Amino acid sequence: MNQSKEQRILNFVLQNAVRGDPCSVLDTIDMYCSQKEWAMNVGNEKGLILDKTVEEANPSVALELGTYCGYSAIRIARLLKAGAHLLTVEFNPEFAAIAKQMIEFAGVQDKVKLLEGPSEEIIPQLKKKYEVDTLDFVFLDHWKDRYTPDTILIQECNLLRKGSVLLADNVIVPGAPEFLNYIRNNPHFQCTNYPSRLEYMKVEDAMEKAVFLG
Ligand SMILES: C[C@H](C[C@H]1O[C@@H](n2cnc3c(N)ncnc32)[C@H](O)[C@@H]1O)NC(=O)c1cc(-c2ccc(F)cc2)cc(O)c1O
Ligand SMILES: [Mg+2]
Repeated sequence: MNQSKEQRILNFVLQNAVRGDPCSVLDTIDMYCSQKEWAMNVGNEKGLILDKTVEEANPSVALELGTYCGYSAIRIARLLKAGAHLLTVEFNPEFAAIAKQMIEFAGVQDKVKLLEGPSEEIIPQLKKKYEVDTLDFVFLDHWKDRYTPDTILIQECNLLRKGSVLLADNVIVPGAPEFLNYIRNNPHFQCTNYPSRLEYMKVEDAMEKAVFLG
C-alpha cells in the first residue's frame, strides 16, 4: 500500500535533516513542501509571526490545537525556556504517529507532550489529568470551525489568565470568519491581525493574535 504524503515528508526529513537540530528539520520540511508536495504546515513566513509571538509571550505552558506533522510544535518548542513545555493535540492517529517521530528526530521531545484525541475532549482534562494551572500561550491551527467553541471551552475551564496569548492560523484561508467576529467583538480580548501568505503559496492569509484581558 503506497505511502501517505505525511510519511513521505517524514522520510525526507529522516534522510536529509540533521538529527537533534530543530531548525534543520523545519527548513527540510519547508523545502519539501515548497518544491515537491504542498502540505498544511504553518510554513516559514507565518512561522516568523509565530516565532515573534512566542518569544514575546515567553510561555511556561503552551497549548497547540492541531499538531499535523509536528512542524509548528517543533517551531514553538525550540523557543521555550528551560522547564517550559508545549502540549499539542492531534486527533488523527496517522498524523500523531508522524508528528511523534518528527518531534523526536528534532530533539525537542522533552519539551513537547503530544496528546492524541479531539480538542473538545482533551481541553476539559488539562487541569486534572495534565496538571495545567493556566495556559500562557495557545496556538489554534485545527479545524477552523472549532476555533470559537474551543476558545469558549478554554475560558469555561478557567485555563486563561490575564495576559494569556492566543494566536490563530488561517483566519483568511481556509478562513475562520465566525472566530474573527467572536474574538474581535469580545471585550475580554485585545486583538491584532497579522497579514501574511498561505504556506508555500502566493495566496493571502493572516494570523490573529488575541490577548486575554482577564
Ligand atoms: C485542521 C488541520 C490541522 C490538523 O488539525 C487536526 N484536527 C482537526 N480538528 C481537530 C480537533 N478537534 N482536535 C485535534 N486535532 C484536530 C487535523 O487532524 C489536522 O492534522 N489544518 C487545516 O485543515 C489547514 C488547512 C489549510 C488549507 C489551506 C488551503 C487549502 F486549499 C487547503 C487547506 C491550511 C492550513 O494552514 C491548515 O492548518
Ligand atoms: Mg494552519
